[in-house]
Amino acid sequence: MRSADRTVLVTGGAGYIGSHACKALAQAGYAPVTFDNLSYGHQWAVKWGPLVIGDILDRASLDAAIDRYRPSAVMHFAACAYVGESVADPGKYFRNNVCGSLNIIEAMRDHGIRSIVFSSTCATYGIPESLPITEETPQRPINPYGASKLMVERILQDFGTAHRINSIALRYFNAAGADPENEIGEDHDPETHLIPLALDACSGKRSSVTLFGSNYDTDDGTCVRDYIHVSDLADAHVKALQALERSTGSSAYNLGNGWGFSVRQVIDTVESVTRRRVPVAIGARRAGDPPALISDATRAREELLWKPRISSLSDIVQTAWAWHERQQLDPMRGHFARPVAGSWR
Ligand SMILES: NC(=O)c1ccc[n+]([C@@H]2O[C@H](COP(=O)([O-])OP(=O)(O)OC[C@H]3O[C@@H](n4cnc5c(N)ncnc54)[C@H](O)[C@@H]3O)[C@@H](O)[C@H]2O)c1
Ligand SMILES: O=c1ccn([C@@H]2O[C@H](COP(=O)(O)OP(=O)(O)O[C@H]3O[C@H](CO)[C@H](O)[C@H](O)[C@H]3O)[C@@H](O)[C@H]2O)c(=O)[nH]1
Repeated sequence: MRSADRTVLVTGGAGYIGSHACKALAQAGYAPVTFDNLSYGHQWAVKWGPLVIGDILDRASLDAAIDRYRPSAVMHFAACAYVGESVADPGKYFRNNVCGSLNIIEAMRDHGIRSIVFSSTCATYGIPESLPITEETPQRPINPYGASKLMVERILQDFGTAHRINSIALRYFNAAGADPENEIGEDHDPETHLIPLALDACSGKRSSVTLFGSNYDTDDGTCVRDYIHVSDLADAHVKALQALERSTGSSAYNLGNGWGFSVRQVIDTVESVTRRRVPVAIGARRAGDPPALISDATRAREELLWKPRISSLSDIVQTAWAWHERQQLDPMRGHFARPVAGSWR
């Protein structure tokens, strides 16, 4: 493959999962080009290729980036991704996640780009009738965030039929942890995810973490989720891209470890990894939260030959803790040291 064919446009590459994917792409010999409006992402997280500051809602800036870098494939992470916020402000989610994705997919059609790996989510399944969740589990989202992602999956299928755009939708369960080499990690503002909030609480950065509901129909009454390491997600993206180089069509894969942990179990794990107490407050349920989501990722293991490497929750939390500690010592992450050349913007 010529090097020009290895250029990948990574929307949302300045964000949490997208930046880890850029690292994995670079390590696999691809050339990631990040396209991000920095609404949630960070310039310091773009370390493995150029950053184009642009908005997926702005078709002209997408066209300009594609004309300039001529990517042969797209990895599409850019989205709003807060379940609770999507219930309160659905318009924001449908506009950014659906209209933004449609812009990208139409730009691909118009520029002759045939391959896309799309960030979907287990939130498309809603409240499943049985666990674990396979790709055949009916998709009935219970919040606008999950609904917006399901709509994009449908758009991808229809563009596959009409315009021969080949796609893989990766339905992640709960992304967690940080780059094991501690170069990048999770840094959301506001932070809403359980593990970084618990780490903030045990280190005194926050007074406590609120447990959203203690009366669910689960073993200890708190919500159960399947936590998957962010670098394992990144690796799955590279494998999905490679699969698109050999095959056509639209497909979808679950990405999770296949084990469920309750909110209380996550907090216990944070306490044992950090050897510090996590102050906990009991709060009301958060709108849009299903009680339990656990993956069956057999299809990704068999067809993409994907195998998670950091699969124990303690190890996942350990990498998040190392990143948390680094952030305390080095709040600017020192990564501005690498110049972003004018020609990269
Ligand atoms: N974090 C999880 O547990 C999880 C689980 C399942 C799916 N996902 C999906 O994975 C993707 C990445 O999630 P994340 O946790 O890294 O989120 P993130 O907020 O860290 O990253 C998203 C990135 O997209 C950018 N972005 C948002 N809207 C944009 C726009 N209009 N134009 C250009 N850039 C824009 C943001 O600036 C940010 O850098 C999202 O699509 C999310 O829905 C995340
Ligand atoms: O302060 C908090 C934060 C979270 N939780 C609970 O912890 C669990 C995990 O919550 P996160 O906010 O960390 O993650 P979500 O499950 O809400 O969402 C993540 O996974 C989803 C799929 O399940 C989506 O894809 C979404 O993008 C991604 O952020 C949930 O049961 C939530 O109710 C709390 O109890 N207290």
